[in-house]
Amino acid sequence: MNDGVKTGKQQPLLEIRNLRVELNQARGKGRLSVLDGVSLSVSKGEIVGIVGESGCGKSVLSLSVLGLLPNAMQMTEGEIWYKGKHPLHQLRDKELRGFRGKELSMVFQDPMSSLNDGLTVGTQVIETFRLHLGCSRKEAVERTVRLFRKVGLSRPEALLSEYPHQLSGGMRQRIMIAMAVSCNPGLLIADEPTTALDVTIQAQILDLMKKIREEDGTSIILISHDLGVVADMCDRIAVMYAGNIVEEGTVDDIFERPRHPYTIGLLHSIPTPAKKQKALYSIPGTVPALQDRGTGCRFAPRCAYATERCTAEAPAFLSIDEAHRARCILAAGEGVKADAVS
Ligand SMILES: Nc1ncnc2c1ncn2[C@@H]1O[C@H](COP(=O)(O)OP(=O)(O)OP(=O)(O)O)[C@@H](O)[C@H]1O
Repeated sequence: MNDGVKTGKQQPLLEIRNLRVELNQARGKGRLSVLDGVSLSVSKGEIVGIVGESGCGKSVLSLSVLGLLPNAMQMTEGEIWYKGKHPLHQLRDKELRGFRGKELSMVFQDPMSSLNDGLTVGTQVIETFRLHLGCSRKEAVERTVRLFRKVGLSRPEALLSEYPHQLSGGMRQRIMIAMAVSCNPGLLIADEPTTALDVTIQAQILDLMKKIREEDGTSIILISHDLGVVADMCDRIAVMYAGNIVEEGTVDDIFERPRHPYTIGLLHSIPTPAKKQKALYSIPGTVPALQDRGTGCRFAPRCAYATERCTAEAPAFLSIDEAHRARCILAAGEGVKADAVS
């Protein structure tokens, strides 16, 4: 587990406050809440993991930061501050475009969604430098070769004239990371960056992201289904469920002292060699659809500990200690016993 950057009291690099995002339904059927009052901060040089099952809102949260929400969605409440002085929630498209690539960057699961297969990788990275830094072609080529070397690509000069489809998945992911960090962004958002890669290449790409944080002080939001990956990479973890953060803490808080039954369920679902002989645990039920979220605790229908109170009222986000919070009425006091869920 990572004991790298400590969470301090300094001005966060990114601060999301009470963010609400809604989806406009077709044919004037009204709006559905997608994110429901999400608050999260990221300090300089910190790696924050966001975990949760499919459909919990992890991608919508990161797209909100980048100002890239789908047309049918809009922020209806909340604020997103960058370096304490840039209100990203208020910036116009043109201003946000200036931030993207330069200050805020994103790496996706599928490199081909960001790379243009009709252009050589050299041209694509060189053009990024020219566009954002305004440098000459010669300087942009030199920077690209240096960057390719930095992200672990061998024979960088030859690579300049190759097309994405000529490269392996791992090499394409390195190129995409190279493009994302080319202008030294303050924040890199990586959405399932290694899911499509085999295990060895996965480890290399994760090591590359750690190196970028260490050498350049880049903050990283790492979205992942894989709790093993976030345990290894992150300083803090936010667990999302049905449009809310339901638990947040340091890696040790989440893995050693989890308080929310959902987090505990996710931890029990991690495959380990010891569990090989047994059927793998999975949390019963599924994440509710946007229209089925109800008024009480959204996890209550799947929770072995739910009481009438849980279905009647939405739980507050309780502070357990300095960095550790959980959105569960049982999180106070002793909380749920982590071994009780399996
Ligand atoms: N373009 C869209 N139009 C309509 N609904 C959407 C759109 N994108 C996402 N949603 C809905 O918003 C909710 C949150 O989706 P989101 O993609 O953020 O989840 P996620 O946690 O990132 O899931 P995954 O791990 O599968 O990527 C889901 O209910 C999803 O169906």
